[in-house]
Amino acid sequence: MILLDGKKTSADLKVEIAESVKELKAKGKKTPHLAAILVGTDGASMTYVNAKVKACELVGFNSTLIDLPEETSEETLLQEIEKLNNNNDIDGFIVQLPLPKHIDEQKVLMAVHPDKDVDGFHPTNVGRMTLDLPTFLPATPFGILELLERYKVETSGQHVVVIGRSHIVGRPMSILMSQKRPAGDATVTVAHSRTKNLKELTLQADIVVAALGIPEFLTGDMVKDGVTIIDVGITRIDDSSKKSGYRLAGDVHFESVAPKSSFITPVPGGVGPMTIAMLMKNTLLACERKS
Ligand SMILES: Nc1nc(=O)c2c([nH]1)NC[C@@H]1CN(c3ccc(C(=O)N[C@@H](CCC(=O)O)C(=O)O)cc3)C=[N+]21
Repeated sequence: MILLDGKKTSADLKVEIAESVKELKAKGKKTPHLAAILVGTDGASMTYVNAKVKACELVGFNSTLIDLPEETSEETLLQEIEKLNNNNDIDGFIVQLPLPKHIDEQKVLMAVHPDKDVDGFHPTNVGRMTLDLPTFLPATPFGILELLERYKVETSGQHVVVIGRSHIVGRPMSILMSQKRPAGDATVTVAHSRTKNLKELTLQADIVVAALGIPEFLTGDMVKDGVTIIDVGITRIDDSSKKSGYRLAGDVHFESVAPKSSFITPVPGGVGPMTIAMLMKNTLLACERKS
């Protein structure tokens, strides 16, 4: 069993990105600048956004955090987005999800200028991804491709079962891995909450991407020996024995699945840190594309 170490790989990536930033600066080019809009004070969202700001500092980017109260109107949020669209110093920005219920998420994502959409969530960029044109790949699927590639996990001709069809992970992952590309060329099955006989499918999988958001859902009896496991889930579970008051659980029951795996991502320290590193990579790209 080999751990797909997202913590180490993301650290390597950030060193590479920091090198590129130094080169840009040496050439007299501008410093990459990422902005993030956070609406409300959800604990997990604040953790992730703070991690993004910290990553910016580490690689030498400028960063701006726009903190809006929970009760912010859709109109005000759209105005903030327009300001970032028009601010020449900002190379890319993200609107942290989920948004409060009174805000139309699709409307917000469509307001972000595609050239600054480093999350890759705008319909234009989703279309470009689907057509295999240059774009910003969504950070979590991008990070998974990068991990598979760096660990030389064979994907060509392999059967990948993606569990989950979300717009930010399951759906793009299924599209990307079926494409002719590094970490692609796979045969992909997308499973979801309506899938019948899921275990029958996962038992046939060479690679399982668990992205359904149910803690410890995938158990050892559901996979074959030698499987590769990508665990995208990350749920906070109350645990009074921890200083933070919670522990993190993935969508995979690690204890029973790991012994049957050839490669597996841990939670924490797997897909999560890769997501942040790829957001940095997209921001660097956005900055380079401009100049
Ligand atoms: N517009 C937008 N873009 C996103 O990319 C986005 C988002 N909204 N909303 C939420 C999800 C989730 N996400 C994570 C990022 C880092 C970790 C991460 O670094 N996790 C650490 C643990 C962090 C902890 O202690 O909770 C780990 O897995 O090791 C996890 C999850 C980005 N997302």
